[in-house]
Amino acid sequence: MLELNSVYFSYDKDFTLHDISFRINSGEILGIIGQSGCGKTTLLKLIFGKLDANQGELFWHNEKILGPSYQLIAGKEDFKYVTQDYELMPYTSVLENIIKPLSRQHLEQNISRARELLEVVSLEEFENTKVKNLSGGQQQRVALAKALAKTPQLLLLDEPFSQIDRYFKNKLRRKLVKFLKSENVTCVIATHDKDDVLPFADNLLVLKQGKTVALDTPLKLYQRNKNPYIAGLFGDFNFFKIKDIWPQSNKEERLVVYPYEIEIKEAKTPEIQVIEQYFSGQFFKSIIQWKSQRVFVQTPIPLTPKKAYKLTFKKEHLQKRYNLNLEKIS
Ligand SMILES: Nc1ncnc2c1ncn2[C@@H]1O[C@H](COP(=O)(O)OP(=O)(O)OP(=O)(O)O)[C@@H](O)[C@H]1O
Repeated sequence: MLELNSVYFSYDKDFTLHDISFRINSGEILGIIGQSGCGKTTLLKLIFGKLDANQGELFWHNEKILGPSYQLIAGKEDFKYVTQDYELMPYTSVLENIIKPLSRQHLEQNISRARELLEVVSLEEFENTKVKNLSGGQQQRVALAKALAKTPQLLLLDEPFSQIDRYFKNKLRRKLVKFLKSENVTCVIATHDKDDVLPFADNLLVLKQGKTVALDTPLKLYQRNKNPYIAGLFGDFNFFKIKDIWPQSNKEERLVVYPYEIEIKEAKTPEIQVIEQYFSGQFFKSIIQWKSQRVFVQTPIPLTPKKAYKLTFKKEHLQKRYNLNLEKIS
């Protein structure tokens, strides 16, 4: 189990991390998500023992994690930290890089382990290629495979899929998580990409300016969220007053409303005005003017200036999502 108790850290005078506490059980995946500069990498470095906490304590299976003031080599033997500079040997082959952390005995076993990992990161055909001849995304995948060669108990990943194209990204995420679960590896993933963690993390820690905004399951954070900062990490969203959605209510309280929770229907007289519209693959994304507000919506077909439209909310959906009691609203 990884446990942080009220950890504070500062590079200079101001705290970069304030009062961070959480626990992760063995084999669980924690996603750390937040805007650039919120302290994700700093938190990974503290967990790895590369930095000294100013206050608070960190434990791995009840043993204190010490920083550089107390030990020469960062981290514990069973920890692996994959940073954003992959730390590979450029002039040696992919296979040699992956087996480097393994003992020199049992060469055949090592090669078979490396091939198993090459399959996880979809680089089977590159085993004899020198690392310097790989693309940035391929090198990132080698770094992941190398970190897993000697199964770590705790794996720390910093933006692990940032260089990888969309085609491989989804496949890699799925294969990697399956592998981590099969080997019971505890994992902390720092990212600003919701798709790295929403489908896979057991819990998400949301950071803002070094402070914890939320710690919960991805489903609860997405569905029960009323915080616009969190919603912004998940994509475009709207922030309506309850009375805008249910005119019979006089509630000023605001709800996060995702574009898919709004419907645009044809009308006799126009109630909205299309300001901007983009094709985004599965649907068209638009910014519209509705009453005094700009609203993000998505539609399966483009909105045309010749037609009149109105906006309706998927009210039952919102009511259920927020556990709202309509009688109490009005
Ligand atoms: N070595 C350092 N010395 C001083 N300040 C630093 C140092 N490293 C990071 N910082 C500052 O600490 C804050 C947190 O940085 P950190 O790299 O942890 O954020 P992050 O959430 O990982 O950002 P990103 O998503 O852009 O990688 C930032 O304001 C950054 O400028």
